[in-house]
Order: sequence, then C-alpha cells, then structure tokens
Amino acid sequence: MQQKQKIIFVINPISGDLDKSLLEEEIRCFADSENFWFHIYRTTGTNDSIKISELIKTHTPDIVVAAGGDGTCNMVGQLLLNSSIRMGVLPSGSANGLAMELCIPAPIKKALQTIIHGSPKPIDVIRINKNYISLHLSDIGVNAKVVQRFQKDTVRGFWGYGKHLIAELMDAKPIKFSLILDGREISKSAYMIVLANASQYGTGANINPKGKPGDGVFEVVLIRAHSIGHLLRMIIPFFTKSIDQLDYIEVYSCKKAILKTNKNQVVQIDGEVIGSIKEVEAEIIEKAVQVMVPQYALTDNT
Ligand SMILES: Nc1ncnc2c1ncn2[C@@H]1O[C@H](COP(=O)(O)OP(=O)(O)OP(=O)(O)O)[C@@H](O)[C@H]1O
Repeated sequence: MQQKQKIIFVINPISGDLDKSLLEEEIRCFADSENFWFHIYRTTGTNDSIKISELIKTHTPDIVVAAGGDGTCNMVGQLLLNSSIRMGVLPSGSANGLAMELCIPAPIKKALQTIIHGSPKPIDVIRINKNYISLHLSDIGVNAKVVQRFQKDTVRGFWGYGKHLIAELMDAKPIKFSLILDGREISKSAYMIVLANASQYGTGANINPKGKPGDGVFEVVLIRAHSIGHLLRMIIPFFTKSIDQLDYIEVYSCKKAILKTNKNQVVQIDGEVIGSIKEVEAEIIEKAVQVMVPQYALTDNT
C-alpha cells in the first residue's frame, strides 16, 4: 500500500494581519479529501527554527509548507537547504514576493492544490554573511531603511509602506562602497544596492527584469540616482519591467559579491532587517531548495 504523504504546515499567525483559522480549516478539509498526514506548527517569533527542525527530524515529512509572508518562507527555506524535502507556500503575508515570483496562486484552495499536485522547482538561494540566506530580494540603503521603519509601525499595507518610503526618499544619501564581483573590483556610490535572486518585490515593483530564481546566478542592482527626481522617475519603469534601461541603474550578474562600505548600513533580507553592517558577502547556492509550483510555472531557465 502506498504511504500517505506527510506534510508539516508552518503557520505564521500574525503575518499579513490575517486571521489564519479559515486557512487551518481548509487544510483539515483538504487533508481529508486528499488523504495526507499533516501537522500544524504555529510560529511564535521565538526559536521557531529550532522547534521546526525538531519536528522535521521526528516526522520526516515529504513537504514543509510556509504559510506566511517572505520572512516565513525564508525561515522554512533555510531549514530545507540542500534537502530532498520539498517546500510548499501558502501565501498569507503582507509581502508574498517569492510566491508571486514562482506563480504560486494566492487563493488558499489553489495554493493547496499546487502543494499536492504541482511540481518541484529547484531554486537557488543567496548565502549572505555565512548565517543568512535570501530566497528572494535583499538590499542595503533606501528600501532597507523603509522596511526597518515599517516593522516598527502599527500601520501596515501599501499606505504604511508608502509614507515611510517618502520620508526615506527625502532623507536619502548615497552610500560609498567597494564591490568585488566574481573577483572584479569596482568602487561606486549608490542610494541602494540590491542582491536579487528574483525579479520583483511583493508590491509588484520589478527591480531586476532579468532575475530568475533558478538560473545559477544572482544580480547586484545598483541604483545610482543623482537626485530625488531620478528616484521618482523610477516608479513607472518599476511596473513596466524596464528599470534596467535607465542610465543610472547598473545590473551585474554574478555568483559571488563582496561589498564593503565605510559606514554601517541597514540590511534587509527577504523583508526582515538583520541589522546595520559594513560588509556583506553574498554567494549563490545553486538549486538549493525544491519549491512546489504549478506545472505551468515550470520552465527550464526561470
Ligand atoms: N507569533 C508571532 N508573534 C510575533 N511575531 C511573529 C510570530 N510568528 C512569526 N513572527 C515574526 O513574523 C516575521 C515574518 O513575517 P512574514 O514575513 O512571514 O509575514 P509578513 O506579513 O510579510 O510580515 P510583516 O508583518 O513583517 O510584513 C518574523 O519576523 C517572525 O519573527
């Protein structure tokens, strides 16, 4: 007799300010109809990685599902690094950038169908400063500071983000840095430096039109605007996937990047601020996590 699939659902109860009771109910119904074993773990924000890794050891699941935003995906992805256990995503955060990138549908039923009946897609991750990974987009400069302000605020959503973005743009100063890209050194200054395994933020803003999470490289995107006017002129190209056409945007594909700045800079990884640091070392780990995606989202070079 064929063994039942075993799935651990990691649910972030606070992500996206959404009540997750309906989500849990849908999981129970779906498990009945599809006949799989499941366990639900609700994150607390403290020592979740340790507790989930114990659950993985005890239950040896086939799939671990991240039900939350990009931060929850990042935590689950780190636990499944270079493992044959697949990762599922139930998009339910305030930012679901990775899910959008991988065409994982937002409605719960369709997302559950994808987890059970979709196909595993190997994606790269960027290892950052030994202890962190980025599945999606990480950055230094304006956006990281906006994320930092946003996390301390009680107002969420588009308007919460928008008001902090305007405040940061008004105060933005270029960062001076040296950058070694696959052994080649350049010295520059920029308002923002993005380490991009993917193409677009959860807002839909496309920062890296050539970004593909499974292509074996990541992009370093330098936003070298000279004025606030330049920064504002990026808004339309963000949504027409043409940001790389602007003459103050530079995009480099690489496997390894070492960035050194003269002052501490705020760094955010997949939507979570990790602190203020002067040195960032980033390296691609190819095909490190197998994520369940819809069949139609599987193409060779994405
Ligand atoms: N029960 C909890 N209480 C408070 N924080 C939690 C809890 N569970 C997880 N977290 C925190 O949630 C964050 C991850 O949230 P995630 O990115 O998945 O969703 P999000 O809605 O996009 O988040 P955010 O509200 O920060 O935008 C992590 O910082 C994690 O520590």
